[in-house]
Amino acid sequence: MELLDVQQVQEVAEKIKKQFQAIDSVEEISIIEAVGRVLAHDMVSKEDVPGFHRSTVDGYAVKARNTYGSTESMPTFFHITGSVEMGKDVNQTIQEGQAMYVPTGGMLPEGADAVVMIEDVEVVGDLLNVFEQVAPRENVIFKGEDVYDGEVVLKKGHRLRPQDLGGLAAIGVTKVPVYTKLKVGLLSTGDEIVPPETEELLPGQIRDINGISIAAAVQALGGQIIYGGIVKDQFDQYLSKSQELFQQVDFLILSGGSSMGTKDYTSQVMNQLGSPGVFVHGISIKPGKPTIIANCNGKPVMGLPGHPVSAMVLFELFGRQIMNQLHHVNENPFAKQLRARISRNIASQVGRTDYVRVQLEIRDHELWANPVFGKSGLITNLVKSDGMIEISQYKEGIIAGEWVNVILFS
Ligand SMILES: Nc1nc2c(c(=O)[nH]1)N[C@H]1C(S)=C(S)[C@@H](COP(=O)(O)OP(=O)(O)OC[C@H]3O[C@@H](n4cnc5c(N)ncnc54)[C@H](O)[C@@H]3O)O[C@H]1N2
Ligand code: MOO
Repeated sequence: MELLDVQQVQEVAEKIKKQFQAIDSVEEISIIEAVGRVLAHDMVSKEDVPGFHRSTVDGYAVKARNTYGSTESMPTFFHITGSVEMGKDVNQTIQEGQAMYVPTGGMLPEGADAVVMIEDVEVVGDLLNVFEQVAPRENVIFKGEDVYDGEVVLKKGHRLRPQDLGGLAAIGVTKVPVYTKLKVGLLSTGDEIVPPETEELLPGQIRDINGISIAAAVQALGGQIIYGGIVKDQFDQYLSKSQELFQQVDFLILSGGSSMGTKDYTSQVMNQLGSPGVFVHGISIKPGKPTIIANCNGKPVMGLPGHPVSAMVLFELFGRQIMNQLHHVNENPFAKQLRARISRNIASQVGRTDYVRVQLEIRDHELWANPVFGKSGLITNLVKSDGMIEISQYKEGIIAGEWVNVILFS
């Protein structure tokens, strides 16, 4: 009898860290198509943003100290010396007791250090009554306040989000160096698996779920998926199809055939793809215990369990780690987590790490995580979930009402 030699989650993560090198291939692309891509260099601003002091309101630019003591009943008087035009330079300087009209976003004249909102003034010809005092810097964005000349705006390894691209546009960077998309191969195995477009299923057949869900998870992380289709539980066909795909990709994922059944060939196939071969076969985790990870001539190959929930959870935990590692990604794991209270007791086994799917709900102004229990063969358990929680290997479970970290599904 063959048995799995299970390893702890942390041990597996450490081993992955040591096994695989990041890939250095870089290309330059337009910021318009760069969302989700990973920066290959630090991005440094060559200028101040904004390049001039700007008003944040429609109002009058003044010296703040001239407004001190102004109230509704005791306004201060100013002389209006002109208006600032949007997008134009201002040639005047504000002297003591002077004010200039400035629209929102307009340039602050020299000598002014604050803007009084138009709601707080009354204009009488070229005289201005100010009813509210302002502090220096009030209602103004100062030159270089957003970004200063020489500032590192984004760091190498950062995955670009829409706001980051806005930040690059602000400093005039329209082309960015990014790591070339990782090529990730995916193969589904199983005599019973048929393409999702199969209209009428024959007895015993099921549609390929992992070929779609894992491909989408790879793409969501910025990878380019090369889908090899479905192979039968037949060793030679499985091996030759895997070898063909392996040559074309940076990371190969095989779905199914990971446990110890008579037709579970995945670990044998992996050991034929390169050396040193399989270094994880079995993780002390639920779901996903029979997961396999191999290093085949320096290239990662992952064997995901066939059950669709297990496949997605294990991809989220270790497929993501492998992709981020190959792709130089610096990810803040806490950006994907939030705290909630668990609504039910959940028992767990000491020595095993459990991942329980949860649905989030606001109750009495607090965020609650409701466990979505169910077998790992049921994809809709994941469809109904917003994220998952981890129950550490050291715990016998969690008690209703406890605060937990929810890892959000993206
Ligand atoms: N005797 C034992 N049997 C099993 C064990 C065990 O320890 N001892 N582990 C169980 C666990 S846990 C899991 S998870 C599965 C892992 O199975 P495999 O990775 O070997 O995958 P298959 O046997 O090929 O399939 C399992 C299950 O998943 C369905 N499947 C497979 N691929 C897909 C796909 N692309 N889309 C949708 N569904 C898929 C398949 O039809 C099976 O129902 O093993 C347990 N057994
Ligand atoms: O771990 Mo399996 O992944 O329970 O279904």
